[in-house]
Amino acid sequence: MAINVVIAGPRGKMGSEAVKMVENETNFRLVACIDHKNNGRTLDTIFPDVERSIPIYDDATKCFENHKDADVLIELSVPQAGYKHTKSALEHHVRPVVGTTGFTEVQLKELDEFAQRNNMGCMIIPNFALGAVLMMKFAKMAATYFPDVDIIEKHHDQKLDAPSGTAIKTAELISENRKAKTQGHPKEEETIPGARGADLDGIKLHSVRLPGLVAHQEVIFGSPGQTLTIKHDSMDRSSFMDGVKLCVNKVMEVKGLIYGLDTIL
Ligand SMILES: NC(=O)C1=CN([C@@H]2O[C@H](COP(=O)(O)OP(=O)(O)OC[C@H]3O[C@@H](n4cnc5c(N)ncnc54)[C@H](OP(=O)(O)O)[C@@H]3O)[C@@H](O)[C@H]2O)C=CC1
Ligand SMILES: O=C(O)C1=N[C@H](C(=O)O)C[C@H](O)C1
Repeated sequence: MAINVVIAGPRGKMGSEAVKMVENETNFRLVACIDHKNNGRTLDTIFPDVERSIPIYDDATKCFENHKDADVLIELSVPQAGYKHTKSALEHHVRPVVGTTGFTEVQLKELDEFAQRNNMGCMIIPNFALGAVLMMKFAKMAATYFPDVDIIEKHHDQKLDAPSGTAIKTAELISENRKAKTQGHPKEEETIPGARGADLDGIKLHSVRLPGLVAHQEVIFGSPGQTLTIKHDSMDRSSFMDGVKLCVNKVMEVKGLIYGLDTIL
């Protein structure tokens, strides 16, 4: 049986890739989209290659009430709206696969509780690229031996959130294996605030935003006489689509919140 999919943010850089992916997958069926600017239009008026009339809603609740057959929401819009779409999906028994980053800790906790209470699958995936997931796993492994580590993430200059969801998730995974320590000189001072980056559990996160970049991250470990760099680059957003596909299938089977692809790979 086909999995009926709703996409939020279909005109975006990721959303438009997801529309192509879902349309090309024989066991997925795109049933509706959520887009704050195109209520009442159909997707073919935006993407002429889409042959069927797929309705667009500006409101997630309206969308899910009109599409009781929807199984999965692929959420790829912006943090505030994305959170509302995700909550509304869960309220309507639609399983969310969320790529949107920038949710607060409180929002993540609330979605987790909601998904558990309703015994429903919900996947929040900071990075769908399989190479990025491996980078995170390798960084977690290395942290057992190298407690000194900085993370440099580099993205296109249209990105809304900093640090990236990937950098946050990487630091969280590293923290699971890293012996707690304060890095750098105990007396170091920032002469310009922010010079040493953001701090997550004592790990420094540095965010670069430049036109020309897509999505890149380096995790640099240091110890006397050596450094180890684990690096991943997404040169194209097609790199994320295998992960999205995997999650749409997987979210149909799991219960409760899954945060990050590392837990299921
Ligand atoms: N998990 C992963 O692997 C990846 C995650 N991301 C994340 O995915 C999200 C989208 O990224 P990207 O595609 O690059 O961003 P874009 O800005 O290209 O796309 C976002 C889209 O969402 C639309 N949008 C804005 N507000 C709403 C709303 N209220 N309802 C519906 N749609 C809305 C925007 O429309 P308009 O511009 O007209 O306002 C735009 O079309 C980001 O949070 C990003 O961090 C990105 C890449 C990979
Ligand atoms: O906004 C992006 O582009 C990306 N966002 C995600 C993040 O915040 O980690 C994933 C990837 O890095 C691309």
